[in-house]
Amino acid sequence: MSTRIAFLKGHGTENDFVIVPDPENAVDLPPAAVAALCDRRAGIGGDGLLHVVRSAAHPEAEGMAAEAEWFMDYRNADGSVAEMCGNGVRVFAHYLHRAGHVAEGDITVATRGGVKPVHIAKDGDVTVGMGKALLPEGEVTVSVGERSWPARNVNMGNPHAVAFVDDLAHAGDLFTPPPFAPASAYPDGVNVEFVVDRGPRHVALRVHERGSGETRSCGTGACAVAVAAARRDGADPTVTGTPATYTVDVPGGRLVITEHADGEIEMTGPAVIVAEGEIDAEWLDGALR
Ligand SMILES: N[C@@H](CCC[C@H](N)C(=O)O)C(=O)O
Repeated sequence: MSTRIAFLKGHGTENDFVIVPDPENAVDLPPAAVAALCDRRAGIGGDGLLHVVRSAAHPEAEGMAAEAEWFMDYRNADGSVAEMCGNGVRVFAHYLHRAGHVAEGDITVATRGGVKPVHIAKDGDVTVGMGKALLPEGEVTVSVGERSWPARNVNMGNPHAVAFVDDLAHAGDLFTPPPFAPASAYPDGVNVEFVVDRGPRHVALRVHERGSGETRSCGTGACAVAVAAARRDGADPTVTGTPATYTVDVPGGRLVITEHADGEIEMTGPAVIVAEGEIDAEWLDGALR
């Protein structure tokens, strides 16, 4: 009889994840296994994978164990590792609560981008302290077909290029990563957001994610967009002392982002678990051959 590995499927504003609870870090998840699990036809399907591990049991997180019991070992759909996933943290926290590992209210989650404070509200929404945005200097351009736009370089732990466009349809089918220049701006690749205005402090985006393709939401991307929009609108809470809140519509729902006077960014949105089951380890072994 083959060993079975537990999994759940969840999403945050339709940024969807395969969740693999593995407190003692006993499940081997090389990139090919992650890609097989995230495959939408031959696997379970997801934009990424959330490997749920006790911080003390993971070499990349043991240094954070005193501050956060649980480590979000996040992977993109192609098996690559990313520094941070904003929607992933909300879904991760929701899973921890559903599994009885944490109570409602304030918790912390260890990520490759550091320890994140999280608030699990009674209404099911989850708020994540995303840290501060870095805004590297320098011109960046992104293009799709014949069109190109200047983009704002925003780092939310992971890299983003934010382009304000006239029409989200101008982003095209996003089947391939939008080219950017200069190459030196993003040596490890980039997540690209295309943004239009919807109203005062209200924008909408489409995103092409590094390692996942076009997704229906990106939490770090929504934060990058909120900061880029605020600077474009002449709002810098770290200068004025007045927090700036932006509503960011994504194809899969809505996120609310506040940048505070100290530069700390909070993101609020839903988190949903839709299914749980077992992965056949024999199938997974076969997918690796
Ligand atoms: N969907 C995520 C971002 C996931 C990581 C990204 N694809 C990268 O490679 O940086 C989010 O909600 O932030």
